Amino acid sequence: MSMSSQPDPAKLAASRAAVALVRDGMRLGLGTGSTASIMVEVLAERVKAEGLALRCAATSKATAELAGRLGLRVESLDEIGWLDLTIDGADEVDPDLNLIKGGGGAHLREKVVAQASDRMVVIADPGKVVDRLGAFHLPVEVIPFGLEATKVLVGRALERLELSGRPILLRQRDGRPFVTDEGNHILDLALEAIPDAPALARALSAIPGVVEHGLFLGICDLAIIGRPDGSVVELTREDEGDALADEEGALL
Ligand SMILES: O=C[C@H](O)[C@H](O)[C@H](O)COP(=O)(O)O
Repeated sequence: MSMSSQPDPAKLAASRAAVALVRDGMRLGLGTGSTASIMVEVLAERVKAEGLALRCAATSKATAELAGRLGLRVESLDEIGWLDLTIDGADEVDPDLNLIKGGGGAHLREKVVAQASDRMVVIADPGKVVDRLGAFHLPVEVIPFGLEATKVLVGRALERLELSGRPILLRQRDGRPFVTDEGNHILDLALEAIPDAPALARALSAIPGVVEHGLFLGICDLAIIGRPDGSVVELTREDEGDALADEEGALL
């Protein structure tokens, strides 16, 4: 494999298994992050080796740049219209394949792309698999206008859900507020655990300054968890509970 640095073997295993799902002629959504970047490299190699004709929509400027540089045909989501398959990473995956995403600040475009796909496949290493979402800070993309008021409203929403006092952190990069591809900021919610993810998702979506939160509920169809030895475990929503029980010792 001609990657610049040695890729994480678990992420590479998950990437290879996901890229094996790609068929000639597919319209693909490409995720963002370190795992998705490995997947893009694996995909580009397969496209080159097999001469596949694919149309790809990227979930971030960074992924568009990488995919284009590797020779993949990248178009806007509007040009392609609808996607057959999106492959993306995640920050947390729970037993119902609900996710936290947005550690890289790309969850808004990622959610738009995933929802515009017939199928969303998540690729991850075993460290991303959790019993319950929330240890990873939940990213919430907010518009710059009225940021302080939005923070107050987010705090009130957390209070109503008995999550009061949890830190609400404005994400920083190089000493300034982080700016997303859509020109917004990110609030990271240090929740520790999320007792009722659908209620939290509804409450956050009801705040006008919130553009999108990083909870992906009922969106992911398949999670491919790579292991450091190069093997993978595939988890689907229907059988995920059993698969986790069977594999628990080896997976976590
Ligand atoms: O905003 C970033 C995305 O949601 C990523 O897919 C997620 O943070 C996982 O990234 P990584 O594969 O680097 O852990």
